[in-house]
Amino acid sequence: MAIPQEAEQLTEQQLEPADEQRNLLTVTNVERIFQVGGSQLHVLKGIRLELKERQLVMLRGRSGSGKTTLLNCLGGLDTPSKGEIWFNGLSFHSMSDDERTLVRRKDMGFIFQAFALMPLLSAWENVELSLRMAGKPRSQWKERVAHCLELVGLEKRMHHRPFELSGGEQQRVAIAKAIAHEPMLLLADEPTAELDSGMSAQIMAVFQNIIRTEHVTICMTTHDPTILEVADHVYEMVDGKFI
Ligand SMILES: Nc1ncnc2c1ncn2[C@@H]1O[C@H](COP(=O)(O)OP(=O)(O)OP(=O)(O)O)[C@@H](O)[C@H]1O
Repeated sequence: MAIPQEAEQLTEQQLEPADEQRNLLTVTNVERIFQVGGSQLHVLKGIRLELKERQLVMLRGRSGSGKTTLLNCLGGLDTPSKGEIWFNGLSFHSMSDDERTLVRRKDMGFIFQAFALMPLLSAWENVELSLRMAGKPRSQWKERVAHCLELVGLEKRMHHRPFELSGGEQQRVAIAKAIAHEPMLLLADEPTAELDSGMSAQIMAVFQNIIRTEHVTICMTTHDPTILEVADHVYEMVDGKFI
């Protein structure tokens, strides 16, 4: 697997300091209230967050603190009850469902805990399916699929099906699938939850690699304290707020 050299990272950071990176996503005063039976459950309580281009940002917090609810709002899978979400200069919070779906399909990629791969398709076919769904021209598929599988270090396992791959390898296929259509933002819900520490470290190295080479921004939730050090920023969530 291609793991970025520290020296190369340094050069890149020196050329483009973090404070010159554009804001890709800005969240202000977001609240999410669910109606449960006759009462209201206040899950997000005034969230403010910024994601700059090419950052790796982590949301950390106990189970039930609201991380997945926030990630769903960032990705337009859910809508805030109050507050604003600006994505790439667009007021994501005030779009119609159809408009949000279009933005999501084109500019966002998702990775979930359970790898969400099609079990009967090979790694290659799983990634190709993502390009087909995104409406990318067929003429681009071959090159892009090979490129994405190489990026995640799976060039030797392209024709294996999920059950023939380890958990870490399956998660790398899921990453290749999520970035195939060249999204600006990758949202990942506990992407290392099912993996041991060695495999988790490999996934974080893949994330750093794709930020550098594909210029994607990654926002992920985690419980795992051992991977926090690779984040550009960590938001700590307690009971629906950042502390
Ligand atoms: N659609 C919903 N309707 C009602 N309550 C919900 C809904 N979605 C989430 N909740 C509640 O919101 C709270 C926060 O859930 P959420 O899944 O965001 O937490 P989390 O921090 O991601 O937890 P975990 O780490 O266990 O995934 C929980 O109490 C949950 O039951």
